[in-house]
Amino acid sequence: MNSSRAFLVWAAGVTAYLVAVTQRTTFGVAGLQATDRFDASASQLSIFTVVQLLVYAGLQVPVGVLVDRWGPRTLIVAGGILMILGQVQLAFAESVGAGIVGRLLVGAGDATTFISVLRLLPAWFPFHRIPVLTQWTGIIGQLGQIVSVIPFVAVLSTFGWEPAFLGAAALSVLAVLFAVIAIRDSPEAGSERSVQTLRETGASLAEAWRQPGTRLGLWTHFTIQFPGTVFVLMWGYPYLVRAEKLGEGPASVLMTLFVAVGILCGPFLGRYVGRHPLRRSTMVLAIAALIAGAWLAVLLQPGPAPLPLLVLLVIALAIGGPGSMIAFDFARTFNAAARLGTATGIVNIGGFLASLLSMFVIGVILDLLLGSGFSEGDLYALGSFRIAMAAQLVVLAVGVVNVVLIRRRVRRRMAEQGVVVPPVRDVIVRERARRREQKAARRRGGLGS
Ligand SMILES: N[C@@H](Cc1c[nH]cn1)C(=O)NCC(=O)O
Repeated sequence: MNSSRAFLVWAAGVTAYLVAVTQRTTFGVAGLQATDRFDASASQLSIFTVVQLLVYAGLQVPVGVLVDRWGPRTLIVAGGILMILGQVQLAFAESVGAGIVGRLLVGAGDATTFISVLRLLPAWFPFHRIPVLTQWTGIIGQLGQIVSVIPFVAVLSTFGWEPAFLGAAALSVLAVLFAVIAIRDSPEAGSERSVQTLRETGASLAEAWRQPGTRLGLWTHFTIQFPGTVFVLMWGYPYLVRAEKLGEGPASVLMTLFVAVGILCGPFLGRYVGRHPLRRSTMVLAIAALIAGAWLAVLLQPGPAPLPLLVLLVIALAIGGPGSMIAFDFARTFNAAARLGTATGIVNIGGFLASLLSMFVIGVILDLLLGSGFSEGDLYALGSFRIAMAAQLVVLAVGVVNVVLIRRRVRRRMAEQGVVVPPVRDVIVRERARRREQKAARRRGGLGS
């Protein structure tokens, strides 16, 4: 395998993903201008994001199946074209309906990109490199948010709506060209693509779903991806500014900290997964416990939470982003290459489903508390936000219970195949013995020289 060729393919894939994340997040930062342009209420504007995420989540399985049939290159290019059409549509849209059609196209294009890029990795890289490269794919992709927040916002506020969204569409044109030129599905073209009838496709989908490792991935993604997504995409900023009274500057610093922690933790988690493949779900449960603990510590404060606790909360939520990439490692290692796209699509539904559910439930609780008079006329009162945010703990608990149950089934199946997961205590004893042995060998080497 030619490694510079492999890195070029990956670079084109990651560029496509970074640009997809930019397209995904452009509307979120254009809220004020969108209110003027479409003369829309806050709830009408939230429909734009909900429709986009629903289309994204709803297309994961069909897109996963198509990635296995047609290969990642075709899907990345098709997704890029859909996003170009969507952003051009939004650039010229003057009604809520026309704008929503634009976001729908963007959601559909975005849906094809991430799973296609992950599908490229096992085709081009040796097994031991994939966990870390999976993490880097996630990390670099998230930088697309920064493109939305800085250059896109600058163009939007200087030149206006149409140039900003047309400029965003132009980025996808470049990403599509790069993909067409650089991406090949595998070094031996077509080797892992499955040419299936519809019946075989259904069978392959059922097979991916029946594999408990796929469902372990789905529940992993469900459990630890959503708390960070809900915080960053919707409720975090109003919670920090309006309920915790943090001020816009410090709230923005915490949002930046969120991105930085995700970047710093990704490679560490990638190495951990590579070294301890039998302990991936233990890390998932540890991250879920950290998120639950941080939220409990913040929500149980009698008044506004002290800044260090909010920093701890943001760090815990941020670790959930790279942590959720472990889910795709489950999909990859428990499924044959020919149905990897399908399995990845199933897994990727988890986090987005939990995010949509939680975003909606938090909004409904805030509205109900306002309507009941509990919030005393302030939709974002601290007491109300506390109750609404606590609903996430229920979603988290549902996820954790499912991870624990499916993990049991996975381990039983592995034991039938002769792979027994040793107790953590035994692993620690063995690891200590290995370190002692290494130290002694170094000392012997030192004395000999
Ligand atoms: N877990 C995220 C990606 C991520 C990596 N680091 C922080 N977030 C994920 O599921 N991504 C899917 C997508 O389409 O973006």
